[in-house]
Amino acid sequence: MATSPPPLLKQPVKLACIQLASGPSKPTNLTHAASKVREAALTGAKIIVLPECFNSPYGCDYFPSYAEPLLPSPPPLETSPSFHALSAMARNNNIYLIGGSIPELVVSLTDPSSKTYYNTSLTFSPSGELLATHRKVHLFDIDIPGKITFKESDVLSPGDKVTVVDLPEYGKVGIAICYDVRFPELAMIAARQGCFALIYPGAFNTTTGPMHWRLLGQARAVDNQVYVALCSPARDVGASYHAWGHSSISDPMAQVLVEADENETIVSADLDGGRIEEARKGIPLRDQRRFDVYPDVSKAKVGP
Ligand SMILES: NC(=O)CC(=O)C(=O)O
Repeated sequence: MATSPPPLLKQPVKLACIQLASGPSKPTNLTHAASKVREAALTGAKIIVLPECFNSPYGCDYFPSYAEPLLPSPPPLETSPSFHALSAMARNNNIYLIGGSIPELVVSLTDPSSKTYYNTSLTFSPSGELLATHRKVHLFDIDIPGKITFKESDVLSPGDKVTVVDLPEYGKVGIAICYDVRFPELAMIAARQGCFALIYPGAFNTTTGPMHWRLLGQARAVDNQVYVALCSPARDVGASYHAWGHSSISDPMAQVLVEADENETIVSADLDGGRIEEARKGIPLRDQRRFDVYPDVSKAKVGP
């Protein structure tokens, strides 16, 4: 007798995105993030997401001065307060924490004057253990004349892997950062490893946000028939970069279940594996792919 595959999401779970208002003080940002994570956890959320660069302003001028080493693992408290703060937030609230992203510093062992920076997301288990790191794979280098020019690659180096994390009580999630959402291959490869959700801490802006942010969340959801969560910082009009906000959660049929405005808030939704199966049964893309006509990108060799 044919057995059906195990559900991608083993039990319903509430996922919350914290659209955090951050400022220039890292200690204040960490304390504030901890209080918002507590607030989200008290509503019953078991998977909580923080935004991209939640511990600093977003911008190339800020990455080096806010960066922390994450190696050796675990790094010392004195050099890596964000790592320890995130671990404590997860442990104190008994939740899975997708810790947005922070600027990461790697110092060369052979030449201590050689420094590399990444935009890195850390995921912690309910016991505060580090489960995964994702370094932003696609750096945000754009130039829209008269609107926005940004070149992360002036300062940052790119990551080199697809990140899928197993949250044992629930199933797998794919994690990527902001500009990564524009690259469907990355999402597809993660999704085909059996994820129930793709999670993107991200900081779109007031030019690209209204054009593409919601659309891309829905696009990755409809492509892959999974939940998609986008978690932005709140907008700070006093900062040099104006984040779009509008954190959202889309379902496997690409319906936007919840969406913020630009202000600080928490958006959450109850995720249910039945919705994924229903979407895939009604529109059976999985069984209709034509790998005789085009290659299965998820089978390509990835990584260095
Ligand atoms: N900030 C980003 O990484 C991406 C972004 O704002 C965009 O793609 O637009």
